[in-house]
Amino acid sequence: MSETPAFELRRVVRRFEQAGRPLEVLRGVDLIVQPGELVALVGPSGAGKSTLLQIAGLLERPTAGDVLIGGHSCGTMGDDARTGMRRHSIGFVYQFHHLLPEFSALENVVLPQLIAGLNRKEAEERAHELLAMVGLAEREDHRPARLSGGEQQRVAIVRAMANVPKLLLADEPTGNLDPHTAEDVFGHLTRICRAVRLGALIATHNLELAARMDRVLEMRDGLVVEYSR
Ligand SMILES: Nc1ncnc2c1ncn2[C@@H]1O[C@H](COP(=O)(O)OP(=O)(O)OP(=O)(O)O)[C@@H](O)[C@H]1O
Repeated sequence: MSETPAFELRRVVRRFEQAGRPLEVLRGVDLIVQPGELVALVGPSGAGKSTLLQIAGLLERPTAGDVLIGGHSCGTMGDDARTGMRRHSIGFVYQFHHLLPEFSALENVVLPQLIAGLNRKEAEERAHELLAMVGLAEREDHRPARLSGGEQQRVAIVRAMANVPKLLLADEPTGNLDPHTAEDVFGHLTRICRAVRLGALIATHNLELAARMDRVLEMRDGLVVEYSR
């Protein structure tokens, strides 16, 4: 029996209105990410990568089409159900870490778990474990300001995984880092996704890093196609 995909887009359309004229950014996108599969999304600025991630992350609704997370159709869900699905099943990593500055690295990884209803002891155990996986066991009591840019982003990555999501979405996760640090952070991101068999969709302008993923997709003319040089 084949495995349920981590995530699926079915014929997703997203239309905006710009200067009174319709702009179709996504024109019927089909996309499947399997559990443990790392997929890069590339394409020129304005091609629609962020729009696609917003829809995939249930932050926006498509004009038409459906999003399935772990086999569950989200198209007809109400807002509360979508929020619940987002909280429990999707992890987000952005270009900027968005860590809470007044909390330690550990607390930043514990908090989303408490919000999702886990007890503090379990949440702390998981946070210790995750931070150790990205080499930050010794730094977990530090506030973000005392961490380097790469370390901050490593905390953001494991925070996104704290609630054992089915899908990780990342929008330019290394866009704010120098090439060496970007490489290091990307290494941590891919290694930990593979270790926990988490499906990931990562939008990036960095083709060198994208090429290390299992698949590279390109946004072209409102559709997603296999990337070819
Ligand atoms: N809320 C909105 N209203 C109108 N147009 C929008 C809106 N959001 C995005 N767009 C348009 O949709 C297109 C795709 O934008 P999007 O941000 O998804 O591209 P992108 O590929 O992520 O670009 P970048 O690589 O620069 O982040 C752009 O032409 C943008 O102007």
